[in-house]
Amino acid sequence: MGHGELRGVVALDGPSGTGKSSAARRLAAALGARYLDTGAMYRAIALAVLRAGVDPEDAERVAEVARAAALEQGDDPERSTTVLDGADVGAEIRGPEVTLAVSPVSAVPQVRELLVARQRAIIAAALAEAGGIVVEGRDIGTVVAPDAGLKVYLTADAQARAQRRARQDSASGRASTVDATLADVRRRDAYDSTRAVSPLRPAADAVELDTTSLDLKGVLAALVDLVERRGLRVVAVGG
Ligand SMILES: Nc1ncnc2c1ncn2[C@@H]1O[C@H](COP(=O)(O)OP(=O)(O)O)[C@@H](O)[C@H]1O
Ligand SMILES: Nc1ccn([C@@H]2O[C@H](COP(=O)(O)OP(=O)(O)O)[C@@H](O)[C@H]2O)c(=O)n1
Repeated sequence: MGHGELRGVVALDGPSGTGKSSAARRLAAALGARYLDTGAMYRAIALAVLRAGVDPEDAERVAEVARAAALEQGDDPERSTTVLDGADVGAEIRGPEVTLAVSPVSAVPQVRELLVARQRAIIAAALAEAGGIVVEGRDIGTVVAPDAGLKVYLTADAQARAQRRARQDSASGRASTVDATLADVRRRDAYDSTRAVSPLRPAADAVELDTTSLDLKGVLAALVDLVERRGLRVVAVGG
């Protein structure tokens, strides 16, 4: 057992731009826990599909690419790495081509089966080594970690989410407008919420947190409060 202050799993789900990655990373760092970005794993498989020249809508071939891909997702909140076939793809998986391809790729049942199994293995190892992990995605509370000690479903107005994402894209040197980003956010919301397997939806026992008018500090404070009220925060005694 490690010395982190978080005990167990915190599941953060919700649509794009609600602040899952930022909040999950900060929460994990604050509590000495591990951090798992499951969206990065789906994005890496989508990148592998594009590199193979496979149509993201061709479920059978997408499943083959997923099985053949060598994917390593790190769980350090200070440095979350995604390595595909030996090379770091952290920047490339945020590009517009991958963003366009990721929803159909992640709707393929065999892709989900494969990645959910990997995610559960990463979570088990993190619990054994560090005691706690914050996991973010679309189906963490419903499918990946249904026994999580705390499940939070983040929401925010689509307009606010598009503004955040567009600002983030231009800060990373990617051209984007709020209108185009809003269209993308709406398209992915619709695709992710209506797919047959593990659609995006809050778990029955999730706490909903609307981040529209909160800054990142406010979101972190709300999450730390929820963790404490669940009794999931322990203050390490001695070594
Ligand atoms: N509450 C917030 N207020 C202002 N900006 C935010 C907030 N939450 C996230 N952001 C910014 O919005 C962008 C998208 O956030 P991110 O955490 O990647 O969202 P998600 O993982 O849900 O898609 C980032 O640039 C982040 O800094
Ligand atoms: N647990 C997850 C995480 C992501 N995904 C898919 O992966 C895509 C990218 O996830 P992400 O979290 O990186 O996306 P953003 O919210 O950061 O834009 C989502 O639009 C979903 O299609 C999923 O199906 N299940």
